Amino acid sequence: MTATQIVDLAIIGTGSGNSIPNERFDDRSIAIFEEGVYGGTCLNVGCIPTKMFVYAAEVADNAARGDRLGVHSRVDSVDWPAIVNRVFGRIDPISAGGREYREQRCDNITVYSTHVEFDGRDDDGRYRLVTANSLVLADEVVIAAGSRATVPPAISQCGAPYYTNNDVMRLDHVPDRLIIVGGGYIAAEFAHVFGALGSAVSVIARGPALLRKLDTDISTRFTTVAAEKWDVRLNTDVTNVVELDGGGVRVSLGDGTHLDGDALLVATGRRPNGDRLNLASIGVDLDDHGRVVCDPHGRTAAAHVWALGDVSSPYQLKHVANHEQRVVQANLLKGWDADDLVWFDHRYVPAAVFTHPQIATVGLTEDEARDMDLNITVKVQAYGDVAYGWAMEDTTGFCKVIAERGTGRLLGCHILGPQAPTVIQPIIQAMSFGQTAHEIARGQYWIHPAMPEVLENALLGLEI
Ligand SMILES: Cc1cc2nc3c(=O)[nH]c(=O)nc-3n(C[C@H](O)[C@H](O)[C@H](O)COP(=O)(O)OP(=O)(O)OC[C@H]3O[C@@H](n4cnc5c(N)ncnc54)[C@H](O)[C@@H]3O)c2cc1C
Ligand SMILES: NC(=O)c1ccc[n+]([C@@H]2O[C@H](COP(=O)([O-])OP(=O)(O)OC[C@H]3O[C@@H](n4cnc5c(N)ncnc54)[C@H](O)[C@@H]3O)[C@@H](O)[C@H]2O)c1
Repeated sequence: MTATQIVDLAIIGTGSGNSIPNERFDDRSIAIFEEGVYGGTCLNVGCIPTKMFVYAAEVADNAARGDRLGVHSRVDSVDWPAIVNRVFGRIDPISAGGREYREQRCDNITVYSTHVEFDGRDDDGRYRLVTANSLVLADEVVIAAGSRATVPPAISQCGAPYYTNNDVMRLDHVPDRLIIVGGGYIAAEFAHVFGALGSAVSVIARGPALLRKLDTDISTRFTTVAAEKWDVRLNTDVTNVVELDGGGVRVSLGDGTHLDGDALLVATGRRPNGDRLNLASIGVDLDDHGRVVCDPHGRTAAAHVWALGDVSSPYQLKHVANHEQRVVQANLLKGWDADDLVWFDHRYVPAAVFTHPQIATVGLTEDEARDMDLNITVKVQAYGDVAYGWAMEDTTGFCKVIAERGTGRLLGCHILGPQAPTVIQPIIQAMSFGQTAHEIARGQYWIHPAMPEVLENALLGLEI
């Protein structure tokens, strides 16, 4: 195959990878490869649409729970097609516009809307990138190919229908009974969405709790709250799925029971896409988790091949992919061998689960801190014991702060409750800039009676 194009830079994937070319790259010829929908996971099938559904679910949930405050409201009906249209009627044009911008208005960029793989290097050392009908030669490559949903063989091999995050948000109606397999982020968020919008939700988790990667107190509390509104099956696995006559599925479980549902959502983790790039042909390895191996500057073992985001990062989070994109972008401009390359900063990576109650986390869990033999002090502060949480009659929310005794160094913070992802931000900031628990507790005002007082009180409760 003769080369259809020779470029300075090739970018595989249009999630965070699409943000690399800006005016500083105008003098470079660039090829962008995208086999799926332009804009990647977050925009099209991840963070953004899910949070738009979550917001609708919050509105419905608040309406359904007004009685305890003396507001006798209820959800009359849920117009699911209108919700879907609102979400994708806003998102799809952004995706299309992003692609159109790169295709039509960036003279130095060519978009290849197709799968691409490496095919070694040519005699001049350029990387050979092959698609079904083109060969592109590139001096430099950024692998930003993301990850994809994994489906356990016990489900995929049954031939029964199932959904993933790719298609569950485009269902044509809210299923009366939704079965979700998995006990992680995606399961927790979609259980909230569909539960609040009318489905009877069952969650099947193979472990003894939901959201087990989080601090044990958060995971335990969340599992308790979840079990009060959803049918939560723990310590069990799916052994078989059959499609029922007349629609729906029967899911058989390892504990000998079965569940019937109108739809099945699989949310059992995501696998990096590096295994579909023929990376062996350029001498780049995948680690035991299937991630592309790269150094803290984003450099892989193949000179001038960089990696970022879900394909290589231990954090499958958009704010991390975006941060890594900015680092790789800066380093591309500096040059592969520059002595002032910038670094990925993975010191304090926060995360949030937009379920109900909301959850946010940063730093070490209490178990991790104890396993490290750190001399720690821990304070758990209930939302209901500070003014705004009390006003809301919150009974489940809490904030846990972990710090080092003696120094007051902040080690971790874990919050379950209303607006947790917003409430936690001062701790992320303090940890990132090296401020101690006492400094941030007493070195600033905390607006009274606002929700962040739960943090202030937790900090003041630490026995430094
Ligand atoms: C349901 C869901 C909800 C989420 N919610 C959040 C959230 O609230 N907050 C958060 O921080 N994170 C969230 N995430 C995670 C977040 O979406 C990802 O971490 C982020 O999008 C990864 O960005 P990326 O650029 O690395 O990869 P992606 O955005 O996945 O982009 C990679 C692109 O590469 C393309 N591609 C792959 N291989 C090839 C190939 N060989 N040839 C051509 N193209 C290829 C893919 O089609 C894809 O478009 C969520 C994820 C999911 C699934
Ligand atoms: N709010 C957010 O930031 C957000 C939201 C959604 C997704 N994400 C990202 O996407 C990633 C993927 O989400 P996820 O929920 O699919 O993964 P996850 O890692 O959060 O949870 C996967 C769940 O599936 C279970 N599981 C794995 N293999 C299984 C199997 N063979 N059979 C049964 N259960 C199995 C695990 O025990 C776990 O409970 C998350 O880790 C997160 O990084 C982030």
